[in-house]
Amino acid sequence: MATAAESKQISIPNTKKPDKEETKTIYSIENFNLWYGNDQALYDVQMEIPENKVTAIIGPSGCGKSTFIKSLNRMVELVPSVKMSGSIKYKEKDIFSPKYKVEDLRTDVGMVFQNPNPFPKSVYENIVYGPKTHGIKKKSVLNEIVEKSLRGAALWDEVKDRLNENAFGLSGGQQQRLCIARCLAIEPDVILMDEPTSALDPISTTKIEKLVQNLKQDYSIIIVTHNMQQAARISDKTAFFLNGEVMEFNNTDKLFSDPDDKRTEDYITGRFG
Ligand SMILES: Nc1ncnc2c1ncn2[C@@H]1O[C@H](COP(=O)(O)OP(=O)(O)OP(=O)(O)O)[C@@H](O)[C@H]1O
Repeated sequence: MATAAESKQISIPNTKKPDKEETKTIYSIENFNLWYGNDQALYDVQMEIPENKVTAIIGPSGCGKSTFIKSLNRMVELVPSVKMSGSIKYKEKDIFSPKYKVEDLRTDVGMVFQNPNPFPKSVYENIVYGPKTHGIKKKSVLNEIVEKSLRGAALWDEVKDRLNENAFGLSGGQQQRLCIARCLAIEPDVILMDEPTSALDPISTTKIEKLVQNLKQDYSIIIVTHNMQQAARISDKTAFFLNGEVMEFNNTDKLFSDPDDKRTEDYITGRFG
């Protein structure tokens, strides 16, 4: 019988290096449940998310992917009816503890959204906005941050002569990399990405995918994607969500070639979703 990957022809690149040392955990999630009003959206989520790796979250529409990722930086609480139970620890700190201020959590954990959302300001001002709110005023330091962040987001060469132009003049793919640069400027440890390429053309998508793979040397990346090929190409670990539950959380190679759960196999081979 053909394996799941063969029947769907999901190609699994064989370029991932074996782990040299034991991987550390960046997020430890235990029995996490979430409700919008009376409707439960997440059920008993248990996951240990590794540091300096790319973790992909896949699953059909409405299965709780965005809700989960937005729980990790407590953005989900912007919805007033949200209730939660269970535990989420970031580097062993309880993210819901009053001792861990939500602003500090969001400095440690940056986020990039589905649609590029630069501020209606210059490229330069987009990058320095976060550092300035953290009290950095010296022009030479801000200049350094701008160059470093734009280089980190593989955008410097394209915009170094356009730093004072409005960010809305950039292409969609450039705007998304600007949003990644804006996120890097506050020096997070984790970058959450909620379908960052779904509004982009294939060339821009490839650039962001390459960027994600480079960024994992310095950051832990958690990415929601509808695109299973993308998850297979760029992630080390993949979580398959279904109806608010984690059906399978596994090494990406394993999940796409020899899944442990029949429902994962059905999903990745296109039998539903
Ligand atoms: N603000 C909200 N208020 C009430 N219910 C919500 C809200 N946001 C999401 N939900 C519900 O929570 C469930 C999970 O939604 P969520 O957006 O997390 O899924 P998803 O897997 O990210 O979906 P998609 O792939 O379509 O973006 C759905 O039933 C959705 O209707």
